[in-house]
Amino acid sequence: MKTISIRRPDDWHLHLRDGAMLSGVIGDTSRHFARAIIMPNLVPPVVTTADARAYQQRILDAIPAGHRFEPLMTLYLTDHTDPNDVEEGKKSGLIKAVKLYPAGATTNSHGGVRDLDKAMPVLERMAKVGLNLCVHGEVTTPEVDIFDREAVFIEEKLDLIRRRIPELKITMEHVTSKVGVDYILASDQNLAGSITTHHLIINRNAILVGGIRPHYYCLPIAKRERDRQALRKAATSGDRRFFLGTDSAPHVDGMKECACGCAGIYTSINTMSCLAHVFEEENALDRLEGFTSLHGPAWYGLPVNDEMMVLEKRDEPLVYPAKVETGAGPVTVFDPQFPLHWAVRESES
Ligand SMILES: NC(=O)N[C@@H](CC(=O)O)C(=O)O
Ligand SMILES: [Zn+2]
Ligand SMILES: [Zn+2]
Repeated sequence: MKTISIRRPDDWHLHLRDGAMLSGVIGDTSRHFARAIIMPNLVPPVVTTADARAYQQRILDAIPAGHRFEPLMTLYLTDHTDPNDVEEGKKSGLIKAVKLYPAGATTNSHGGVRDLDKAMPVLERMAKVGLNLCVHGEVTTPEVDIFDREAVFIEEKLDLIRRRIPELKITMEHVTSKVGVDYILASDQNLAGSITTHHLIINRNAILVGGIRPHYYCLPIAKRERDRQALRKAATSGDRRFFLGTDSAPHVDGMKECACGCAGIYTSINTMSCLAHVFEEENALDRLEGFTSLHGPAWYGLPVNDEMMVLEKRDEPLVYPAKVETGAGPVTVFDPQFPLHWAVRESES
């Protein structure tokens, strides 16, 4: 049987939610991933270091027995974020990044940043203390086409932040376009990009061809085939500026399968199998470890994991549930639309 052995992976962009949903989904991440950058877009959001400390405890309490998992906490940037609180959060070791959601850009982002000028003092302090900024890179202007929102954000906002504070380290999260990939490739320093599992697999046809398919709807929205190809190339290139952020974002089925469905795709449970499939297709299995386990820690200044993960290619396709039953309700699992033959070998411990 074909096998590969990699350092245990991390997920550099993850939504765990709270309460019954948190308890229902966390095991799917902690089974495979050692650490994850935890998104702060709860209701209400994780705004202060005290909020993050309380949320971290709720996550730790929800980890299934026998799993080893470290949540890496973030703060949700608002127009009123206090630079001193951010600095204290960083110095205490708790806060690993601050997240910028343009107000209204995505799920639970109405409290996000309206005026970049107001955020500047916080961003300057972050650069000073060496704290990374994670951005949801889409503008929200109604005139801008939803498929162009990432490109316009880069041109009008991201470039401006980078010119005003070149020392600030910025993660362009869930890059979805060739424009985004090229922008990262053209930058000489302090910019990296996370890439999701699903954007390596679907283009926008998955959402719209043959009927509207809400379980492929996420933000930033999947784009053209040429964008997917650019993302595949970047992810499998071995370039250290690109790493995995699954953006696994659970919503109960009732919130997706309705007249105004939520954005988000749930991939925690089958991400490693999907990625091994993609990397094998691209003749880049030897670069999977860099993407999932090495580039992210280097970017965030953290050690790589000591433990290893073995992936094995089985004759029989992997069996995984189509839905995860959580205390909050059922959550549909990402369907890559092809059988998965790569499986994570259960560790003996
Ligand atoms: N990616 C998504 O489509 N949804 C995320 C928010 C986000 O990451 O933009 C969510 O919280 O549901
Ligand atoms: Zn986002
Ligand atoms: Zn997200």
